[in-house]
Amino acid sequence: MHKAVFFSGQSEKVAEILEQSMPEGFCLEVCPSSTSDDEKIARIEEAEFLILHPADIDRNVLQNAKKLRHIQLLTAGYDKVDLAAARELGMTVATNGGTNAWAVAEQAIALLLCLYRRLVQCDTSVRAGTWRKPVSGTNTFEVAGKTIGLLGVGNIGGKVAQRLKAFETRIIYFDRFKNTGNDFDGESVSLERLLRESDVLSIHVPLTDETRGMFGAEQLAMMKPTAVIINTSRAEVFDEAALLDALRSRRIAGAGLDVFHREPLRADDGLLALDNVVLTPHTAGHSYEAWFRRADFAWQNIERVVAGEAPLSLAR
Ligand SMILES: O=CC(=O)O
Repeated sequence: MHKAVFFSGQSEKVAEILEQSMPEGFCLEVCPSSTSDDEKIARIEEAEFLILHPADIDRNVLQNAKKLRHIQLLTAGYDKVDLAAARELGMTVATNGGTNAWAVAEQAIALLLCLYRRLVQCDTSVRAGTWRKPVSGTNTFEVAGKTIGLLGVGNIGGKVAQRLKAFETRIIYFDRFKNTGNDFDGESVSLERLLRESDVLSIHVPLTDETRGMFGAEQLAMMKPTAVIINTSRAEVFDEAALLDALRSRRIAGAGLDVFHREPLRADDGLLALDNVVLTPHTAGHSYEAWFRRADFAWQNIERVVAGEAPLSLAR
């Protein structure tokens, strides 16, 4: 029997889905991710496989996991996993293989539509009995005809491109890895052109040493004043103060954000005072359907390791 442990910050339903799709020959222990390091160490002492959501684990825990062979993330991001420690200890680490890409792509587009159509203000005005105020009809916009700039066109960015094409848009993208697994109609451009030409800049890169702080005041200054930013990736791709300043001063028109430098967002965060942002609580990757895909992918990858094959979608 191969033992797997799931450190879960999710609902019991997620653990149930993982248990239901578990192949024969495995046993699964579920443990809250909020538990202490000592408790985590005790739980993974005998485990060969570790499944994580959220993807957050450090050296102190890993170095005590003597039998651990593979860490399977249910997330796309891997920025809070100590990859160097895992590598040194001979453990592989794999992401969710794009299994939540449908959910994230849909939420990126939902955030954009919400901003352009001012849906939050519309809902508030109906409930408050002010009818259309402050939505005037000249401060709502169409996606049609706009240039969509994608930073990253992997599993998620590619799906955003495919879907937004149907909105009669022009797609441009910048991707260092030219990882165009999804077939879509778009033009590869330099980072500078991406910033200068995009009406909508949507971020779909993992947080790595290369992408951290990629956009500061200098980059934001290159953008059109009518441009909006959609971020369902990681907040740290932006310099926090520079983004807040660009939004506050209307240097750019708005942002739809699912990710923040501090989560949960603090009650005094400057973003909360702005009316040109739509904010969601890091839920873009979540959907009922995606949990089943993630669970199936996780077990298939774990079975590959048992069979002596390399796992797919390694974090790099
Ligand atoms: O943030 C969510 C993920 O990385 O999947």
